Amino acid sequence: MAVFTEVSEREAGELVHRLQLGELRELRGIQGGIENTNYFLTTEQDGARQEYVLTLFERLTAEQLPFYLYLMKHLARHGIPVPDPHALAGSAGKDEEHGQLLHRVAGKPAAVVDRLRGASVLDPGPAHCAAVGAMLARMHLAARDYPRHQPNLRGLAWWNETVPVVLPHTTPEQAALLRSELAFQNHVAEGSLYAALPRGPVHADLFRDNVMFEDGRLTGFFDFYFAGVDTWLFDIAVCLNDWCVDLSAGAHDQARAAAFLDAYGGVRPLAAAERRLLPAMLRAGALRFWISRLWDFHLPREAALLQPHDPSHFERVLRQRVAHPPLA
Ligand SMILES: Nc1ncnc2c1ncn2[C@@H]1O[C@H](COP(=O)(O)OP(=O)(O)OP(=O)(O)O)[C@@H](O)[C@H]1O
Ligand SMILES: N[C@@H](CCO)C(=O)O
Repeated sequence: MAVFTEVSEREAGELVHRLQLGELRELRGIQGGIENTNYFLTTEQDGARQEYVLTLFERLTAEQLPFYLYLMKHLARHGIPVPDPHALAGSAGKDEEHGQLLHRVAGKPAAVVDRLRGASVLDPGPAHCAAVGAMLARMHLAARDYPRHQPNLRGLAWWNETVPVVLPHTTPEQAALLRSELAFQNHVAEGSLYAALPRGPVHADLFRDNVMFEDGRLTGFFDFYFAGVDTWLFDIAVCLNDWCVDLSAGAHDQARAAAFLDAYGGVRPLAAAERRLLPAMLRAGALRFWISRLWDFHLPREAALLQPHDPSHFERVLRQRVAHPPLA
């Protein structure tokens, strides 16, 4: 369980009151996740039980967080199934149109959002991939008029900063691949095709474990805390690299990838520049998570029970993407 910061029932109960969500009935630390402290909250109001998620942000600052929380609010208002963050009672119209969504618990910035129904599907088939692809395209379009701006904080600048930090923990072969791939991605990002890519707010971490399904239907996207303004193609590549690969070998799964891309394109057809750069962006998506997993693995933080992800998986995905680029 990634509980970095313990929250008492008293503190959680006080917040629940301030948000006018009823009486706290249960507070449970959540297993899984490596970034933030998460608890399920059960409250009771007018005889009905409701479920929420309390997140304490361990790395993100109070300056960075409004971008994510108001993005979730914006998407929820536009009919995209995402956890709706709760505002302090009476705060709407004061600082913010939608009220104050960022709170403070146990000395950390915190938010309370709706709990999505369902569970993650960890062995998806083409139909799941199609549902994610179509909803991702709807999400991109719905976020176009979101007024706040924040870059993808795990984008190219962070890769350039972090590769030198993780290099001492890698073999010579891995170091050579990290260096050459980073040079390739810096080169791609300077080109005119890259400049032509459509962009906007993206999720940037939409893995199998960040989507819920119930009875085969997609019930929501969550964990927006790596979102940022970046190319839509980067979001597509991150999804293809997780939803549409074989997890043991890291190899591309054509049936799932086709289902994902057809469904995405049915809502928003890809631009010519996106088609051309998809192979390079698949490599970028693999590099991003290889770097962050190396970083999490070799420079870990304290947690009550932390399950770091295996970095070598994304080394395999990257090697596959370099050796077998899909047809543009
Ligand atoms: N809004 C939500 N509705 C339902 N379940 C949720 C919600 N938010 C989080 N969870 C549950 O909590 C678990 C951990 O949350 P999450 O994946 O956001 O962790 P994290 O540490 O913030 O992020 P990361 O996935 O980047 O490590 C999820 O796998 C999911 O089971
Ligand atoms: N989805 C990420 C964890 C959060 O960054 C990974 O699997 O490495």
